[in-house]
Amino acid sequence: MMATELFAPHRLDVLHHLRREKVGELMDHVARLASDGKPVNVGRVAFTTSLNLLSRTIFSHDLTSLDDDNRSGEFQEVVTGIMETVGAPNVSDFFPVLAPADLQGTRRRLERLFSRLHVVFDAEMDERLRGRDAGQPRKNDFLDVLLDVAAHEDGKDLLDRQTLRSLFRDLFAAGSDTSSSIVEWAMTELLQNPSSLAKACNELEQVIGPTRNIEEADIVRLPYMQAIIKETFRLHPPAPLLLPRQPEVALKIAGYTIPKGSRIFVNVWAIGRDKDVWDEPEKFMPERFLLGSTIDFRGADFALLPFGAGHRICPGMTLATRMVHLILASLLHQFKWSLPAEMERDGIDMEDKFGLTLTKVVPLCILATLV
Ligand code: HEM
Repeated sequence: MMATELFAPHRLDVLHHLRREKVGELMDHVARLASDGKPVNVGRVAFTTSLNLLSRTIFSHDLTSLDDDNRSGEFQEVVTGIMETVGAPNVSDFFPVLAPADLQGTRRRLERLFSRLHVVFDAEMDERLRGRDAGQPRKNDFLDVLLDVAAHEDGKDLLDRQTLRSLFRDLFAAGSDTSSSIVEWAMTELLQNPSSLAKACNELEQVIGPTRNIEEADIVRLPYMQAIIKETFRLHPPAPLLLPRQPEVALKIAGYTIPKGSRIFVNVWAIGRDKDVWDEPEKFMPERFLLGSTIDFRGADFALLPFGAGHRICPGMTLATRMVHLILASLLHQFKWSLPAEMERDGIDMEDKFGLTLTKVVPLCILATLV
């Protein structure tokens, strides 16, 4: 259902006006901050834009607004809290017998975080069901599709309230924090690497020009921008260990025996920094993806796997890549960016925080000026 109703290319094409609208709102918001001389929290505004884009597709309206920093901050806190808690090493994974004791309080913390999101999702579902009873017109969004299935006799058990809550939770958690983190890291690397920033801006000037806004269809004509995103995925993969795997039977792969039930993590963060795979791996160098390189991040090249690969590759990959290219390219096309004085003096903090997703410890707050 996710593949046909939410992420299929024809469905994404139909909804491209939503993404254009959300990115337009983001540009207006940044323009207001720029004229007030206030810094832009790049990760926060990209998070709010990604979150609202998802909520428009699923519930037909925004869950928060760029101007309501408190509510956006609360959502971001819950989502990053979930990712950190799920991704933290847990003693129960190594000694399953201890799991019921929940020694680190992981289960209790997750339950608290989940329940904050469930309140929001329950309100959406209840309001829609009340609207249906009152004969209101359909919205034909993802929620309508799911409620249709749930209303059928054979769908009742398949999509009960708890399953719907988990589905929405997975979509919002998997889709918002990951996309905003890549925009924030790309901007961070560009401000650290002025020659790459200049090349990106030149490309935008030549391909798009000064008078019109960027459209998704332009992305194929922006090879340097695409190389920047790939290079950011290599150095800062939003899901550094992908999702854990657990084989149901013992396996032998490349001479290694993997016992049944063992937890397997694929460390794409380490693959991205492996000097046997990459020249000067610590260096931000988008050029490595130009000049005849065919390396892509869609799962065929094991050197670059930010979305996983194969059967369980991220179902939101196409949406995510359209979104992050459009957001980053628009931010660079419409504004000039600079560091606040103290960051100029002390340098940008590059520390990252390891959870299920990799986030920046100190948010990137920088100054925009209209081009
Ligand atoms: C830059 C952005 C994103 C990155 C790097 C990313 C990465 C990943 C990765 C690595 C996985 C696990 C794949 C595996 O099992 O090996 C995953 C799963 C998933 N992603 Fe994404 N993702 C991104 C954006 C999105 C978006 C926008 C959505 C849509 C809302 C989404 C929805 C999902 C879902 C639902 C799963 C779970 C699939 C399953 O259970 O098999 N992701 N993602």
